[in-house]
Parts: sequence; C-alpha cells; structure tokens
Amino acid sequence: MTATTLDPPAVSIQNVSRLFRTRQGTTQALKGINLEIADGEFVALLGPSGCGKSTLLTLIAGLDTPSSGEISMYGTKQVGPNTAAGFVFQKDLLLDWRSALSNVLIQFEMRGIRPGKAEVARARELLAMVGVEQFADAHPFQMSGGMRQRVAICRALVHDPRLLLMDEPFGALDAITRERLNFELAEIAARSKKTVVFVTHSVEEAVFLADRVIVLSPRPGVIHAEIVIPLARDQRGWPGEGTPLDPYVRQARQAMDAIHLERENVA
Ligand SMILES: Nc1ncnc2c1ncn2[C@@H]1O[C@H](COP(=O)(O)OP(=O)(O)OP(=O)(O)O)[C@@H](O)[C@H]1O
Repeated sequence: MTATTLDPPAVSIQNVSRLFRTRQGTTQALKGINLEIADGEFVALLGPSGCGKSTLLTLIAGLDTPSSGEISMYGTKQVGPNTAAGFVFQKDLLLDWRSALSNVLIQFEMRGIRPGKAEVARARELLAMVGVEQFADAHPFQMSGGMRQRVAICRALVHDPRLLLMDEPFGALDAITRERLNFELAEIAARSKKTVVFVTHSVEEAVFLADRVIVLSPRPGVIHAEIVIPLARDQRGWPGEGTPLDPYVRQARQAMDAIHLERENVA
C-alpha cells in the first residue's frame, strides 16, 4: 500500500530538544528538531561524532524522553518504549549461549509468545533471505561479524515491525562486508516496504541507502541540511566516479565540510 498525504507520518518529531545534565555541566544534544518520516520511507541520519544521531534514534525508539517537544508514531504520541519497532545496533548483542535461530526467536519470547512452527519457519525464512540458513544451529562465537549482524537483522525483522531503527549497524565491519550488507539491506527494505531510520557516519552509505539524508551538526544538534535522493533505492549502484548517486554524494560531502569548517572557526 502506498502512503497518501492523508495518512499520518510513520514518525513525527515536533520541536524536539534533549539536554543532558551531568556533574560536568549541561550538554544540549539536540535543539528544536522537526522531522516527519513517511510510511515506507528510508531516512539516514548523517553527521559527525557527537551531533546527536544516536540520541535522536533513542528518542524515536522511546527509550529516552525529549526535554521538550513531542514524538508521534503513526499519529499516536509516543510514551514509553516503542515495542512495535525493530532495532539493530552497531554491536549485534547476540547471546553467545544460544544458536543463531534461537537468538532470532528471542524477539517472540520477549513479547511473551512461545515460538511455534510458524515463528520458527519465519525465522528460518529470514535467515535464508540473508544467506545464513546453514548457520541456524551455530552459535554467535562460531560466526563472522558480518554473519552475526545478518542474524541481528533477522531478529529485528522477525516480528514484522513497520519501523526499523538502525544505529550504525555496519560500523564495525570491514569495507567489503559492509558494502555487501548495504546491498542486502537496500533489497530487504525495498521489498518489505519498511520505514527505516538509519544512523551512520558514512556519506556513501547514507546516499546509497536513503530516500532522504538528514545531516545533523553538533552542539546543539540541529538539522543542518536535508538531501532528497529521487532514485529507486533497489536500483542504485554503489556511489563512485560517474555513477548517478555522485551529485548527492557531493551535496552531502559539502554539508559535512561546512560543519567541520564551522567547528574549526568556533574552536
Ligand atoms: N546519557 C548521556 N549523558 C550525558 N551526555 C550524553 C548522554 N548521551 C549523549 N550525550 C551527549 O550528547 C551528545 C550527542 O551524543 P550522541 O551519542 O547522540 O551523538 P552521535 O552523533 O550519535 O555520536 P557518535 O557518532 O559518536 O555515536 C554528545 O555530546 C554526548 O556526549
């Protein structure tokens, strides 16, 4: 189903700020963020370290509360953890004493559902989709970083969430595995029509994956630039010399450079 202008946005962030008060002082991690994400849209949050990307994702996840402002999901104000979403973090957080299949099935157990035939079949189907079905009975310590992260993606998808929240999921992987997983994610997201919010430091990754790249600048974290990429997500080549994504890579780089220059002038 395609979203219409009458549908409430998947995520609506209205004038959201987040201040952290510690013994060392106060940090304004985010200031006056306004952002609407449509159902089925893939949005990348890009920016230098400390600009508040993870803070914003944690607020969307409902694992933290804004100091001011409001976040709504599909028209309903967010209060408490967003259990309807799927999460993937930089660390895969798999349990070493459970098999890959059993790690995926945790998602059901956490929701008080005893996995039956249907749940096991769904988990196996996802493991097959990301090419690790032969490792279903293996334990995480027997798997490479890329395989582990594939299992973590299956765990995030197995309950069929409408919203997938990803915090630098491929940041710890080598460049080749990272690129391969980016292609797989692009296909999964396009096929399943999930709404995705994806945090990254990588310009290429953001531009390759997203419909829209939101560039944040730090202290306080504000939206510095917004880059819309009107190319079909599942038909893009990896950005490089002479590819259709190049103009968008240039725009994103310019935005990142401007942030660095601003920081140097302030310092
Ligand atoms: N729980 C907290 N207590 C105090 N300060 C915090 C807390 N969480 C985040 N911050 C501060 O808020 C700012 C934004 O942090 P955040 O982790 O969201 O940035 P980021 O863009 O995700 O960074 P990175 O790319 O390095 O992960 C930073 O200055 C950070 O030190």
